[in-house]
Amino acid sequence: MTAQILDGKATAAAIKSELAARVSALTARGVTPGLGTLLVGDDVGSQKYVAGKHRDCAEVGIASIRRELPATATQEDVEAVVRELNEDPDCTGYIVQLPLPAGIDTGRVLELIDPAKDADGLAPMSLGKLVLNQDAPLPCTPNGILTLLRRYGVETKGAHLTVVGRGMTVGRSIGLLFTRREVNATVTLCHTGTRDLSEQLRRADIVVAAAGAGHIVRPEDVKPGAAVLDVGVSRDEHGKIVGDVHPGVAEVAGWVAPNPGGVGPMTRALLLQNVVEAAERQAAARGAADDAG
Ligand SMILES: Nc1nc(=O)c2c([nH]1)NC[C@@H]1CN(c3ccc(C(=O)N[C@@H](CCC(=O)O)C(=O)O)cc3)C=[N+]21
Repeated sequence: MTAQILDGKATAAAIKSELAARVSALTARGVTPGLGTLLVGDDVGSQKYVAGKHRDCAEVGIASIRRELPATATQEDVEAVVRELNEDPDCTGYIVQLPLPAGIDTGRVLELIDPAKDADGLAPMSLGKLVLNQDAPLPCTPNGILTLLRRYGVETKGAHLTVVGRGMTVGRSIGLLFTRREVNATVTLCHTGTRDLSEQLRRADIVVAAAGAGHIVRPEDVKPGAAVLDVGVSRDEHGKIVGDVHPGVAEVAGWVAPNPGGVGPMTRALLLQNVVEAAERQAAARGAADDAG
């Protein structure tokens, strides 16, 4: 048996064309959504990710606002740009590319982001509202994973989801999303302190591998027919990029989201969705204010 591919690239393209129509509607009302990015330092990988986000923006008609600071930037320098993006009316949503250089207090930076402009869904107010089950921008990677599964009709209700990795962008929050009533999965979060990872993987109908540990999910640990999504990026001893999922898993699983071409493009598409939704809310608020005035 060979797994069916959860094609994130194709699914993201479909989402982007749906978003392009919403952007046109907004533009017709005189509101152009604008995505801001703040990139600090000269990490080549981060530069590439940010460039990809702006390419996506161009495709759907979202304006790009790019801010860059050198690796030597101080906490005050970073916070000044965040304040500027909070004030900028052309910027309807923005992200601070992570990780920030050592010495910058990431928590303090994320706290400064105007919750109405949080495109990543990673600011404290957004994550807090996710806990409270209130409406707020959702974290892009967990939401991208859920959206991908839904578009392929992979059942989440009653499914057992095992997540590997407790990082801030995926593992910490994905269980909150997947245990919402309308999703209704049962979630196990594994990490380096997990005693028997194989046991936790074998029970899973859905595996999300986001540990950044090459090939940590092996074929012998996967339930036949399970959906396995590879979110990990690490490098082997030759400097080659490897995912968290061993290629042999495709012979056992029912579904696999490859890496690249799986969750990554979905993360970017859901980021754009957050920007468009923020612009729609801002346009509605403005319309209401105009009607009142
Ligand atoms: N504030 C913040 N928000 C983020 O969302 C964020 C971040 N910081 N820091 C880094 C990680 C990483 N990340 C990726 C998103 C898409 C791909 C992606 O689209 N990858 C393509 C390949 C891209 C290529 O080949 O260049 C794929 O998987 O097919 C990868 C990585 C977002 N991150």
